[in-house]
Amino acid sequence: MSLLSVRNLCKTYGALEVTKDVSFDVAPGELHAIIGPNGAGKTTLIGQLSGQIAPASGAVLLDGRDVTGRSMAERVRLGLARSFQITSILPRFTVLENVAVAVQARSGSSFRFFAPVAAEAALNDDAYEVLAKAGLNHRADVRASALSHGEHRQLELAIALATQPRVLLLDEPLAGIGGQEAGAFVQRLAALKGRFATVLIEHDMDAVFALADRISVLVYGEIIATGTPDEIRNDAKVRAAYLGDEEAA
Ligand SMILES: Nc1ncnc2c1ncn2[C@@H]1O[C@H](COP(=O)(O)OP(=O)(O)OP(=O)(O)O)[C@@H](O)[C@H]1O
Repeated sequence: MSLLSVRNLCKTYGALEVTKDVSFDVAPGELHAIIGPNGAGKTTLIGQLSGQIAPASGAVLLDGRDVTGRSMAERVRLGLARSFQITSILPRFTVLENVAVAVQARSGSSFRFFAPVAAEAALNDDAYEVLAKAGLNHRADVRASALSHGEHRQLELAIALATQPRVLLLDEPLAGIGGQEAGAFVQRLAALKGRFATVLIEHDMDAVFALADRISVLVYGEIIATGTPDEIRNDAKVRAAYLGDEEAA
């Protein structure tokens, strides 16, 4: 059974149909990429999955449960977390403190059963564990404002991981990261693959084809194909509408 089911999502802005009857499924542990030209509707689609944008019609099911009417915060609590473009990092706080805040938010009041010092130690242990997964544990005591752009992205990933997602929505994680930092980030995502399901929007096609189990291609708000990277690479419709141009470029 699929963990995330997207059913016939439609969204219009005036006369513009930004998502038209979009449906796809994501299995547990699957990394499902959504690709498409600029303005295809990818960001609007992920906004509908995260709860930031209400669809005109259609449904989002998480593990069979209809979450279409749920707020962003409720979806995060149910395990549907979005990273990037919305994360508010506290620049004067250290990297560890930023993650500890997210760990505490996830755990609700569970740490209040500890004495204050033990509670802080338990929080920090969890935060260190998350930072290690995001490859940022060596920067734990640095203020967030002192991080490089790539490290900032790693911290956003760590904050999303701290919510213990079952489905992680990644919106252009590589945007603005170059060269070596981008390569390291792709390796980090590859290492995390399988621990949760992921919906990835990304313009870097090398990263998408290296990471994705399946890819859906969105063109003018419609999914024109869904398949494995090989199927998508060899799909005549996809090449004509999109990939041919990208590769030629
Ligand atoms: N709030 C809005 N009001 C009106 N039109 C909007 C709004 N948000 C997005 N659009 C339009 O909807 C279309 C899809 O935008 P969206 O940002 O979802 O595409 P995208 O595939 O993410 O593009 P990109 O790859 O450039 O980020 C575009 O034509 C955009 O101008």
